[in-house]
Amino acid sequence: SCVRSYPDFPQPGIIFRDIFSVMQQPTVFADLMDVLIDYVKAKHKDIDAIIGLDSRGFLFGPIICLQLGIPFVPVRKKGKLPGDLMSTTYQLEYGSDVFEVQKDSFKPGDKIVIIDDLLATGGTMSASVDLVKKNGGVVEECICIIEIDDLKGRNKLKVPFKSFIQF
Ligand SMILES: O=P(O)(O)OC[C@H]1O[C@H](OP(=O)(O)OP(=O)(O)O)[C@H](O)[C@@H]1O
Ligand SMILES: Nc1ncnc2[nH]cnc12
Repeated sequence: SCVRSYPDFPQPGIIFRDIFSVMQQPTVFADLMDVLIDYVKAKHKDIDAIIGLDSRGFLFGPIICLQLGIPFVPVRKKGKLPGDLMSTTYQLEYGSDVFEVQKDSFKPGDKIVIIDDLLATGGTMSASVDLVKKNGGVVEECICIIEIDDLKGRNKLKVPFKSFIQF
């Protein structure tokens, strides 16, 4: 009930679930972060890094990383990251884009949790899993706060997936 919904945004037929509305309710935001941190601490005692997806995965990943004392690694949309990169193209509920990660941001064999605010078609998350694997990482789990159930995005993922709110 704390997630505000916007019908027909950014195009007709999409109900946009706005995670920023949660962050504007400080006690709800604090409760959400406690839930996320407790979950990752309990389930992933020896992960090497958390990867956050551009852009709303950047809101939550770093806070969890600080609590666990592990690195935060960004996966970014094309043209934003410097250095040697791996890249992949992905489909969205409303378009397509290219994601990139810095090759030296984690080591081959590193255990990774990927976080984003929301899973819709699963295109973004499954492309990120492929990108991490292509760069030698081992994806332990993908985590989203919100899951749009009827799009069945989780079926695209070949790794464990956890969501906390379903629409
Ligand atoms: O499961 P999918 O159908 O791939 O959609 C989910 C993705 O869409 C949204 O990001 P968006 O691409 O709108 O980018 P933003 O976070 O930069 O706004 C959301 O934050 C997820 O990353
Ligand atoms: N329905 C939705 N609400 C918010 N972000 C999204 N990204 C893809 N689909 C979305």
